[in-house]
Amino acid sequence: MESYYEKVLMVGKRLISLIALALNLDDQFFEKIGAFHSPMSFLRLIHYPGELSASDNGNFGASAHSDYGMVTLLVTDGVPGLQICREKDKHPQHWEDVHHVDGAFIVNVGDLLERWTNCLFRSTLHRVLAVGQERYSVAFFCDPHYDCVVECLESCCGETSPPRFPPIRCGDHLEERIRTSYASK
Ligand SMILES: O=C(O)CCC(=O)C(=O)O
Ligand SMILES: [Fe+2]
Repeated sequence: MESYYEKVLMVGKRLISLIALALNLDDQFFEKIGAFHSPMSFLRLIHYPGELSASDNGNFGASAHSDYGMVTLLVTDGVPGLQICREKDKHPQHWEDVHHVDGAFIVNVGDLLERWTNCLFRSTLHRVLAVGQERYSVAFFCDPHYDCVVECLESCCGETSPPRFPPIRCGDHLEERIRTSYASK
């Protein structure tokens, strides 16, 4: 498990350095601001039981949400259920199945990257339907260092697109998101 964590963290860092290049930044930008110095990244091993139960909250193994951090690298066993909504502000929402590709990660953009990029990268709204079939997944949440300050990148704002979010410390954001998601249950 530790070796998987180390390897998937390397993939996450590489992906973030490519995202930095796409944002006209130095590929080591996030490394240099200390995002990966003792990151709060973690793995979650998830088992969805095959039987539908009252706790499925209707028909959901996981109800609609976006992940809190930078990016999530997800591996599943191929059992369907995961869906995304591309245009999360549009109503009614349109949900699409995410098809399994052997040997590939599913990458979800997280809320911190949305804040950093002033919504140029939107965080992925997703959910897992309970399909009455047992399902396993492993999610790697690539989250920066607790004290890393997330503020609109210069390349993502201008006169016509001012920053939409105030700067926030990564740890404060994650704690607030965890608090509000558990308070609403
Ligand atoms: O199990 C999945 O496919 C997704 C899990 C998920 O969205 C999460 O743990 O945040
Ligand atoms: Fe998620």
